[in-house]
Amino acid sequence: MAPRPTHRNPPPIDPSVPGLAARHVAQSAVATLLGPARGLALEDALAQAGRGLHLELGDAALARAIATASFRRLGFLTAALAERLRDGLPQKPDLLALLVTGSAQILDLAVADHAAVDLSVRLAKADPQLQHLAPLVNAVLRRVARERDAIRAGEDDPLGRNTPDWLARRWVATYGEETARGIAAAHLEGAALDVTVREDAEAWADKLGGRRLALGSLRLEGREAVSGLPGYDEGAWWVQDAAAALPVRLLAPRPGERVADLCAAPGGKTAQVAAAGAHVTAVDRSATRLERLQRNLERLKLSAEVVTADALALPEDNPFDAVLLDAPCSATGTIRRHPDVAWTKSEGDILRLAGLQRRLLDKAARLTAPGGRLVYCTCSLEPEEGPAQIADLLARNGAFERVPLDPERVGGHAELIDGNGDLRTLPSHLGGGSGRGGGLDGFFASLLRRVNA
Ligand SMILES: C[S@@+](CC[C@H](N)C(=O)[O-])C[C@H]1O[C@@H](n2cnc3c(N)ncnc32)[C@H](O)[C@@H]1O
Repeated sequence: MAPRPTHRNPPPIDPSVPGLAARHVAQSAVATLLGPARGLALEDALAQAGRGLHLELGDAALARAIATASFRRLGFLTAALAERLRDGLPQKPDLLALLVTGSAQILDLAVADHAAVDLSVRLAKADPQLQHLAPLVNAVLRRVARERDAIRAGEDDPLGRNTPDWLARRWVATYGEETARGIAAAHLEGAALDVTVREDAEAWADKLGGRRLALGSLRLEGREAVSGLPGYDEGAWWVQDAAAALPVRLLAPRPGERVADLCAAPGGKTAQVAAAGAHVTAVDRSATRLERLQRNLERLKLSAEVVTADALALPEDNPFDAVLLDAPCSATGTIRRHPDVAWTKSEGDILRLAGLQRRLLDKAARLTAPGGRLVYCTCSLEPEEGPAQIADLLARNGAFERVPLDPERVGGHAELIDGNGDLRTLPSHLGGGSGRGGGLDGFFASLLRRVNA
C-alpha cells in the first residue's frame, strides 16, 4: 500500500498572482514525494496538491512540467544547490522542494529568472513554517540564475549523480556500463508522443504530421494537447508508447477469440485486443482505473467485458484462448515519462512486486486453455520482474514452452530480442539518449504456449 502523505494546512495562495498556484502545486507535490510519502506517484501527488485550487488547464500543465523537470534532474539540481548552501541541503522537504522546483524553472524550463525567483520567494513568505527562510530562498535562487553556465558545465555522467546508486549498480550489472549510461542519458531526454492507430496508419501519419515506426506505432514530434489533435474525438488512435504496444502484437489476438487481459487499466492493451476483433475480458482490481478504461473504450468505440476483481481470485473453470498479464511492477522502464520513479522506488519494492508477479503468473497460466497463448510483460528494467519470472515459471510448470520471437514481429529490430527470444526494449533503443529524440519505454515481454493440459 502506498504510504499516506502527511497533511498540514496549505498556505494561502493569492489567486491574483499569475502562476503562483501552479508553483505551489508543483512544490507541494515534490515535497510530498521527497518526504514521508515516497511511494506515491507524482500524478497522484499533483492531484492531491491541486485539490480545491481549480487550476486552469495551462496552470495544471505548468505544475506538472515543473515537478517533472525537478525529478528528471534531481541529482544534478540537488548537487548544484548543496554547493551553494552553507549548511548543505535542507532536511525539510518543503524547503528542499521550493529550492529544487525554483532551480528546475531557472535551469531547465523556459521561465524568466525573475518570475522563478519571485514566485518561489512569495511561496516561502506565504508559508508560516518557511517565512523566515524567504531571504535564503531569494539568495540561493538568484545565485543559481547567475551561475547557470557554470552549473550546466558541471553536469557530469548521468549515470553518476542523476541516477540513484542502487539503480545504477543494477543496470550496470544487468546491461553493462555502456548501455546503463545510454539508459540514464535517455532519461534526461524525456519521451516522444507515440500513438497506436486502429487502421490506415499511413493516412494518419500524414494528418498528424507523425512518423511511422517499423514497430507499428506513429511517433509525433509536437507537444500539443492530445485532445485537440485530428482523430482524437472520433477515436481513430490512442496514446501508447511504441514499446507498450508490442506485447499485444506478440499475443496476436484473432477475431472471435476469448482473451483475458488480467491487469487491464487504463486499457491501452485492452483497446488493441478489442480492435483486433477478439472478445476481451478486462480485469483490474482498481475501480477508479477501470473507469478510465471505460471512458477510453467509449471514445474508441470499442467494447470489452470489464471486471473489477483481484485477478488472483478469478474462477478457473472457463480458460481463455489467450491471456495477457501486464503485471504491476516497479515501472523503472518508464523513467523517461515518470522521472519520479527513479527517486521514489526502492529495491524492496522490486522484491515485493516480484512475489506478486509470480503469483499472478501462476494464475495466468491456470487461466490459459490447452494450446492457448500467454504473454507476460512488465514495464520494468529489472531482471527479477522480467526474465527471472519466465525462467522460474518454465522450471516449475512443464505445461508451457516459450515461443522465441522472430525479429519480423518487432519490425525487424533484432536488437529488441534477448538471448532467450524474449522482448527486451530499453530507453536507449532507437537512438534514445543520443540527443535525436529517439528511445522506447523499457518493456520485457515473453510469449508462451500451453503445450500440455
Ligand atoms: C501496468 S498496469 C496495467 C496497464 C494496462 N495493461 C495498460 O496497458 O493500460 C498494472 C495494473 O494492474 C492492476 N493490478 C495490480 N494488482 C492486481 C491484481 N491482483 N488483480 C488485478 N489487477 C491488479 C493495477 O490496478 C494496474 O492498473
